[in-house]
Amino acid sequence: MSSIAAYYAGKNVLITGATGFMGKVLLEKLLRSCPEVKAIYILVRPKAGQSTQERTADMIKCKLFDQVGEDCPDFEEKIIPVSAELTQPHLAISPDDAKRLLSCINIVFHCAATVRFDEPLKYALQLNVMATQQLLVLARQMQYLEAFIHISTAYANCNRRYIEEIIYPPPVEPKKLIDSVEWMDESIIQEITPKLIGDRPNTYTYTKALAEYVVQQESSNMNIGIIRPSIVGASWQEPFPGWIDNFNGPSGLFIAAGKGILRTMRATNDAVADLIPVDVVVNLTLAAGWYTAVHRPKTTLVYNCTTGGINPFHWGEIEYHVVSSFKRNPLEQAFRRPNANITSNYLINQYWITVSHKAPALVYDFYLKLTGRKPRMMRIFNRLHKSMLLLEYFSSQSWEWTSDNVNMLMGQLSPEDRRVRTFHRALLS
Ligand SMILES: CCCCCCCCCCCCCCCC(=O)SCCNC(=O)CCNC(=O)[C@H](O)C(C)(C)COP(=O)(O)OP(=O)(O)OC[C@H]1O[C@@H](n2cnc3c(N)ncnc32)[C@H](O)[C@@H]1OP(=O)(O)O
Ligand SMILES: NC(=O)C1=CN([C@@H]2O[C@H](COP(=O)(O)OP(=O)(O)OC[C@H]3O[C@@H](n4cnc5c(N)ncnc54)[C@H](OP(=O)(O)O)[C@@H]3O)[C@@H](O)[C@H]2O)C=CC1
Repeated sequence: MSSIAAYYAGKNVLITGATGFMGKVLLEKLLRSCPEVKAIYILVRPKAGQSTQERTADMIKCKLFDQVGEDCPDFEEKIIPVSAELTQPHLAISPDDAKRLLSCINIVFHCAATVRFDEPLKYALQLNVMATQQLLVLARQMQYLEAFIHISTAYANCNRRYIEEIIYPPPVEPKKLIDSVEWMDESIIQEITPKLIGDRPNTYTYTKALAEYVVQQESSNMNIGIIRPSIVGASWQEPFPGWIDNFNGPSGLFIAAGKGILRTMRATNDAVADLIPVDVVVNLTLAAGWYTAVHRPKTTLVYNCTTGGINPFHWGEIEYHVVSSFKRNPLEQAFRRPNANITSNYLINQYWITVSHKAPALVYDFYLKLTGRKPRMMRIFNRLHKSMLLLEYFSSQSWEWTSDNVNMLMGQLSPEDRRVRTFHRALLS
């Protein structure tokens, strides 16, 4: 058994955000690669009329869990859903559940967050900062806690071009901001948000930066690790290639391009597209949990989980691969044949948006109306243009991240662990 799997044997793990894109992959990899893990507690909120238990039962039926179902048929018994709502006081965890968590949890992986770029600041603060504070309060009381791993983002400090594996001073003292928004009504907060976030593009990166600072300041004597993934894409190898379950980041735009909807996008051809497969991020996250608990670094280690400095890929190449992939494997019910082009020129982009997005949409909606059907293309394009505007910031420039801690962590792995938990070889090949 690899030393990392040996470490997780007999341990009780807590994961927040386990129903999310990364959380699911983390849960699955932990169950499959560390079969001796004792239990994995997952904080799941009731949602859309489904209870915590029902959501969990549904979740583990998805294809992602097929392999672990074959390898460890009793894996479901290790998953213990705990009802929680992270924006509520005490995370809306019942006293009994809290008592149970305090008495047994050894490692915490905090993945839960709102990743929306257009999230109102108050909600983003509640979920990305205040919920993290609440979780730290809980973690500090855990009698057998050995490591607390916080998932941040490589773009938390995207207002800097060169980003080191350190926690930068926050744009504002979190407590002051939280106290202020407490009494302000939404309209005032909305008005001052652009001034508050300053040279960051959205409330997401702003609150993730605040959360890192909170983790550092409120971790008291806990062993903490912070993971900063860049743009997390579909799985590279595990449990099978190509798994993804959302339209976030570039994924939705790739689909829109494959459907022949997206024909133009503002991006810089030679800007680095820092994409990283979700299984590579999860491998690094589990390794960091092991290292933090076993080696107990004196300071909080930050891991820039990025690829641009190791095996750079560019948006111009993305355009080529996305279009050629969908030409080889066409999507069903495509609006047109895929033919997306990226340009850094605003006017050229605006021209193509008019000619190859809006005009066809108007014509097609007119045809739908004539044939007694509900027009829908303009609405789809409006949603697409909103996504594109929010994502352009990330595709029109490059960043440089240091990776000394990631390299150090890789160096600490046994040969067996390097085989099982690829998070470097993949990037070097
Ligand atoms: C050649 C190509 C070049 C590409 C070049 C790309 C450059 C791309 C750089 C990215 C760089 C990220 C860098 C930070 C990476 C992190 O650190 S965080 C993780 C990433 N986070 C994100 O990507 C969040 C971005 N997304 C958002 O903020 C919101 O989705 C948006 C963009 C504001 C859109 O919000 P919205 O209009 O309210 O739409 P939303 O509620 O998201 O979805 C509504 C429905 O439309 C669907 N939908 C949403 N988006 C899409 C879509 N794009 N397509 C289809 N359906 C969609 C949803 O599934 C949903 O369906 P239902 O659930 O209603 O059935
Ligand atoms: N995807 C990416 O490209 C990147 C992601 N990250 C970070 O990784 C982490 C996970 O991201 P990702 O998996 O993409 O995000 P998802 O949006 O897929 O998942 C978010 C998770 O948080 C949970 N959550 C949201 N709100 C609440 C709430 N109020 N109470 C309880 N749980 C809640 C969601 O639960 P529910 O199912 O109930 O909604 C879900 O499990 C985040 O911290 C993000 O910042 C960092 C860099 C890149």
